[in-house]
Amino acid sequence: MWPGTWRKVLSGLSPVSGAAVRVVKRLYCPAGKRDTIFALSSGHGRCGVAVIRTSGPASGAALRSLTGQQELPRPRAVALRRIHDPSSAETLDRGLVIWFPGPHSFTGEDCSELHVHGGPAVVGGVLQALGHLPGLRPADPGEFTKRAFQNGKLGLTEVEGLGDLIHAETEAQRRQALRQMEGELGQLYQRWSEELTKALAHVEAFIDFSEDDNLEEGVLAGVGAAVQALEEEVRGHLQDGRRGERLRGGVHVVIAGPTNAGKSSLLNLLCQRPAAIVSPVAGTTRDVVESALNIGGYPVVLSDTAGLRETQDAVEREGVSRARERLQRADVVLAVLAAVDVAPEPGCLADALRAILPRRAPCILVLNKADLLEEGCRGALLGACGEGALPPACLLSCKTGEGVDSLLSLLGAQLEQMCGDPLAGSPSLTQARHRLHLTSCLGSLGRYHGYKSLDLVLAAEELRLARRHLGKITGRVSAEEILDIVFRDFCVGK
Ligand SMILES: Nc1nc2c(ncn2[C@@H]2O[C@H](COP(=O)(O)OP(=O)(O)OP(=O)(O)O)[C@@H](O)[C@H]2O)c(=O)[nH]1
Ligand SMILES: [K+]
Ligand SMILES: [Mg+2]
Repeated sequence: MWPGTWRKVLSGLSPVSGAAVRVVKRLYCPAGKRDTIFALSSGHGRCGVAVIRTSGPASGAALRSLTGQQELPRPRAVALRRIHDPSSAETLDRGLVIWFPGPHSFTGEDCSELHVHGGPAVVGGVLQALGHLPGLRPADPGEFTKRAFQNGKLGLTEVEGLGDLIHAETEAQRRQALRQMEGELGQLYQRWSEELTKALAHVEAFIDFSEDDNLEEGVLAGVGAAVQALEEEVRGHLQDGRRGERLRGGVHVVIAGPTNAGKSSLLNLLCQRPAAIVSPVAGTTRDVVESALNIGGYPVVLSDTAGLRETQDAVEREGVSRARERLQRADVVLAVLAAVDVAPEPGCLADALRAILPRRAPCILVLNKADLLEEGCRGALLGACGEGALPPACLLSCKTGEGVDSLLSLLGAQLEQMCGDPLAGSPSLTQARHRLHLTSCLGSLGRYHGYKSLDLVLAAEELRLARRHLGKITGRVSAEEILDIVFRDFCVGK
């Protein structure tokens, strides 16, 4: 229990910062006994209803104090209550309260929820009242989820899925995040981990008992085959064109081409606002101008870049070098040419394209300013685009809007191919962190084969290491630094 003394001591040291109070409360908290945390879990700012949550052993007492009723509501049922500030007995609001006794709660601890009116004064009053109760302190970012993880309610990949779900901005991102939160990715890694455990058990049995005759023939051959199958599965999972990571972080689409082709006009057309300066002066754009878009449910980070040309102007040269650097990292390039400037010959188009593309990046050829083309040229130009090994192309006019639909459908098809359907097939890995540990896991599996005929003990150790790398993804291997990386991105109240 909290003696009232620490508060008395602190109240003599005015003004007391929230951080100081928190530090003292932490220091005072006896080892193994958890404080109860609280936070506004709905968004900040004026809203219809705000949800305030608590989690920890003092949740029930806090609910009793704030509602002024000894009896707690029925578990997990909504009850209408007056909510008071226990220190002044003033009514703060009338709202809905829910009591979630542990372990059947989000965090696994005793939890409560207060659904109050979303005005800043009401929310501020309730938070202040909670802060005055013994044993309660404001939650750190991600702390509710961290407790859920620590109490075995969620695996680490589920936690990451939950974080992604909160940040999801497009449908495809939401589908992928929900799938991960519901545990499919974690289950896949868990299955691999169990296969490794089995293989390891067999190798250890062989080490210990191979002298005895009662060990089955071919134990090691079986392990070798199992390890090889697992290697293939992990390798296939890694060779997914980074689809899950792309979908999570957004596909980088870069608009590039010679000066005055209409690149900035295209950016503005696609993001439907004047994000970049458009002018008839060649060399207008220098900095990379970015805009986030949702195209057909897929998240896109669209960048406009400086027109590619030789120049004496030092500032423009820097712009061109930034454009080239951005092109190197592009997932998809929209190569923009002014249709009137390119002759309808595949050779000419291919040369113009080579001047833009640094490598064989996925590309869509955009022939802009179609409104300036004479009727007769269109067919010839499009015909030329269909020949040779040119990327898919479309005619466009940023001025009239002609051709936007066909550009969007070409781009949509490209995005779908890159990100895939997040609900189809086996779940994708979504984070660089997963890739890192899976690559290390694969390295250990490879070394197992190397060691198995030389030193079985070392070979077994590699299997143990491989399993450990998988454990780092699912959180079965607990290491504070992994937790910190995962929970860092969470908001307060989650
Ligand atoms: N007729 C016509 N003019 C266009 C079209 N698209 C762009 N323009 C004009 O072409 C000029 C250059 O457009 P920008 O969008 O600034 O071209 P840019 O490729 O970004 O140019 P830099 O940034 O200088 O490399 C402007 O005067 C635009 O109004 C189009 O489809 N038709
Ligand atoms: K321009
Ligand atoms: Mg521009």
